[in-house]
Amino acid sequence: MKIALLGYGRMGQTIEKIAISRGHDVVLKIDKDDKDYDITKADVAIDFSLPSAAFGNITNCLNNGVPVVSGTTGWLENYDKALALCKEKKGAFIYASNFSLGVNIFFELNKTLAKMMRNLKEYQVTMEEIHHTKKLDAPSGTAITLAEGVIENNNNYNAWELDTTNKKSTIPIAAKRIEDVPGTHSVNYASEVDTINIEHIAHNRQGFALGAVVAAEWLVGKTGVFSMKDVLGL
Ligand SMILES: NC(=O)C1=CN([C@@H]2O[C@H](COP(=O)(O)OP(=O)(O)OC[C@H]3O[C@@H](n4cnc5c(N)ncnc54)[C@H](OP(=O)(O)O)[C@@H]3O)[C@@H](O)[C@H]2O)C=CC1
Ligand SMILES: O=C(O)C1=N[C@H](C(=O)O)C[C@H](O)C1
Repeated sequence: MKIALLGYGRMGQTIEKIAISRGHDVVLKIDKDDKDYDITKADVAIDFSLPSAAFGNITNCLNNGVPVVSGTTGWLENYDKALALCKEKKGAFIYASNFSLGVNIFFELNKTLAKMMRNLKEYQVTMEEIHHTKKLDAPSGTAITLAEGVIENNNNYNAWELDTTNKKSTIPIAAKRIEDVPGTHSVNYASEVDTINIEHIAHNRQGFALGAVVAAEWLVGKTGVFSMKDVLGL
């Protein structure tokens, strides 16, 4: 497969190594200053760029009939527009706040736990995410997906907020920035007597990158908007 990498930073470079090891060719490596490139050289594009750049990159792919996988976080105010364009152009698109197999299992565990806690009003949920100091967005896309998973499955909660909140129905998400941490997420239900805690710790970026390449392999030849749940059959 011929792959375009839209964003050749920490993730783009990790994805390149995994893509090559799986027999693919990386035909484009695009960063901020690369403007006049021909995206149709690629069979599929993988976007891990910046919150400010992702929607433009996705639009360019869909307008040119190139299937696109995006892992960039912090651009979701434009997500519905990307879906509409994908439908209009009969294109193929996958966004995931986290492409790792482990986190996608953790997402399902989080939903199941949220359902189990529905009637236990003595517990209050909080979330924490820890990432490296170069991360631009907070809270992380993964933490937002986790909060949405709780809201959809537990009617004691209807919103999330960064840092703290004084509303019982709002999930507070603490975002910590510590040098070199690839990504740690925890969901905690605390009562007066105990705490239930589930946690996912990424040891490096390999899991995110492998998931993105597997998603790109899966997407080529399909039409529609998909999620990692579709790719992994969870
Ligand atoms: N979904 C998931 O599984 C994961 C998602 N992420 C997300 O992926 C994104 C990238 O993360 P990371 O690789 O660590 O970040 P980096 O900052 O290392 O890389 C981003 C790259 O995008 C480039 N860029 C800037 N403008 C454009 C543009 N218009 N088109 C294409 N590329 C551009 C930057 O180039 P320059 O340096 O020249 O500005 C930089 O090389 C973040 O949003 C992060 O949250 C990260 C890990 C996993
Ligand atoms: O910026 C990162 O590094 C990461 N971003 C994603 C997010 O915002 O959830 C996924 C992962 O945690 C790493």
